[in-house]
Amino acid sequence: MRRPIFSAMTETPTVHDWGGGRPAFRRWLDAFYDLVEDDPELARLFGGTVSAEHRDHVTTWWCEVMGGPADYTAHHGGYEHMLAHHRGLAITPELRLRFVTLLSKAADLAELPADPEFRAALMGYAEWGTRLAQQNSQPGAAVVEHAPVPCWGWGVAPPYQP
Ligand code: HEM
Repeated sequence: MRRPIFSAMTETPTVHDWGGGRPAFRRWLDAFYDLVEDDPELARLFGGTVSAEHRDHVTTWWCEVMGGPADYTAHHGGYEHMLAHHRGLAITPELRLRFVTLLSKAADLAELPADPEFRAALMGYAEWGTRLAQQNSQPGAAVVEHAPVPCWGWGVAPPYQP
């Protein structure tokens, strides 16, 4: 039988808070980009290595999406800036799959919470976001030019409570 992590949960936490907040997301994305650097084809897209600045910006993005502070919108140019970084990259289906698989692998390496609800929420966005990134990265793609930074939640499976 699954046991509750909190016996009396008054309010559903954000995915960001449940995951451990910014330090946990940074630890995860550091583990992820280390794996990317070991994959020559993926690493090539980033110029061989993934800078600390890039890791920091992407952490800010993920934290905002998962219900943390809206700092990517406030300080990093929001959706439009993220979109601009992916345009023209021509991400192949194979590279997308490797990217999303490494995100899942890195979540284990970084010891993010392993409960199915958290991992499903995290990887649900990873699957959605990588598919959009792949589409938007194709030369001549019809992209959505303006949008808010997405806000992801628990979907149909919030943290388990008996
Ligand atoms: C959930 C999916 C994804 C998210 C949330 C995401 C997020 C981001 C963000 C926020 C940036 C801009 C960082 C900044 O502000 O400096 C960025 C850049 C970049 N992303 Fe993604 N990304 C995703 C999928 C992908 C995929 C599938 C690939 C390739 C396989 C990719 C390759 C890149 C590259 C190469 C850059 C940097 C491009 C440059 O330096 O101009 N991303 N990503």
